[in-house]
Amino acid sequence: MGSTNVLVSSPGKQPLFSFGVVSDVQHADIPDGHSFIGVPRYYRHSIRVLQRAVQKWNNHQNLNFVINFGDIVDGKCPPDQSLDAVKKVNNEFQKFKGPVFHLIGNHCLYNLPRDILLPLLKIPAPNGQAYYDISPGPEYRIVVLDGYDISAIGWPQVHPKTLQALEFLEKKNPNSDKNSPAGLLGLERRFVMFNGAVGREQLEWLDGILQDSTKLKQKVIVCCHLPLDPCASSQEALLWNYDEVMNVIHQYKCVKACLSGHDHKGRHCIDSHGIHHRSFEAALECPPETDAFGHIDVYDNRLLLCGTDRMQGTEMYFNP
Ligand SMILES: Nc1ccn([C@@H]2O[C@H](COP(=O)(O)O)[C@@H](O)[C@H]2O)c(=O)n1
Ligand SMILES: O=P(O)(O)OC[C@H](O)CO
Repeated sequence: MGSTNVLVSSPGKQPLFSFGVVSDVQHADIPDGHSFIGVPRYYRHSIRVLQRAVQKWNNHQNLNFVINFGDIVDGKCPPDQSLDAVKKVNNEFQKFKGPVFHLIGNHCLYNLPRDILLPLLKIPAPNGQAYYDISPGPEYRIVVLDGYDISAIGWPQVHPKTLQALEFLEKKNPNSDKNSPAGLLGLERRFVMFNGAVGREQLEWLDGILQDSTKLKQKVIVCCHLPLDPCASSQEALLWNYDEVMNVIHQYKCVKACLSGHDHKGRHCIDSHGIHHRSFEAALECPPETDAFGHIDVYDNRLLLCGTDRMQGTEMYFNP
């Protein structure tokens, strides 16, 4: 426990800024279990992973902020405990001595509707939408996408976005259980209810941000709970319209990396436009006394993910 996986150090060179990362804590006060495909899940222990993460981030002393990649509480949390569970996990995040930025995931939305969840996590959310950008300095911008913008979970049952998502799923997934990808082939397996899409308005907002960043010569890191490229994700975990989002991103040269959660396994790849995709290892899948969290040192020509224990270190070089 606690070993740091750093690949290459740059003696003497200070990062422009650094931030902590953790994903898929999916805490619940319930016995250990497993995913649908049998991967063990440690619901009680996962909050210990977060506690050790916060301790290590605080000891580091040079982390500017933390990004939580979503799913703080598991969908199996008993409904009458949801609010307290979210507050309990959020309380652990608040022990970090700096700002914490949250992304929402499907499991957050199984527990609480957006109108309760977003204010609790202090997500800047006009009209309940959870996309925003962070400016950590003049050279970089971090874009947080809301992958459940169009989704059958989290919005009120009769909300136009719920209806749009249900209609979409009805067309794309013939199974009566819309969480099941059974019979869907290849990348079509992403058309399940535990995923979602980035809506039209958000796509236009993203395009505007990337235009602006290009003008300002800023490099951009895109964060989304759902992975944006099949090379860093199982086919079942991808954003429904990852291709539309990447089409927008690929029109610009400013995006250097896309970071995500949801897939749980931990993967890294570089796409055809030289953009790094890194999906993070889940805290939930850490057997007792093991960890999965890290921090990213940001330089003008690379991101260096220093992972702890099960989170692999990753060096992401790019053309500045
Ligand atoms: N290959 C799969 C994966 C999932 N499902 C359905 O989704 C639900 C949630 O899955 P978890 O892995 O998060 O437990 C699960 O209960 C299934 O309904 C599936 O059908 N096939
Ligand atoms: O975190 P879950 O339970 O939504 O699982 C997501 C899986 O990685 C999708 O295959």
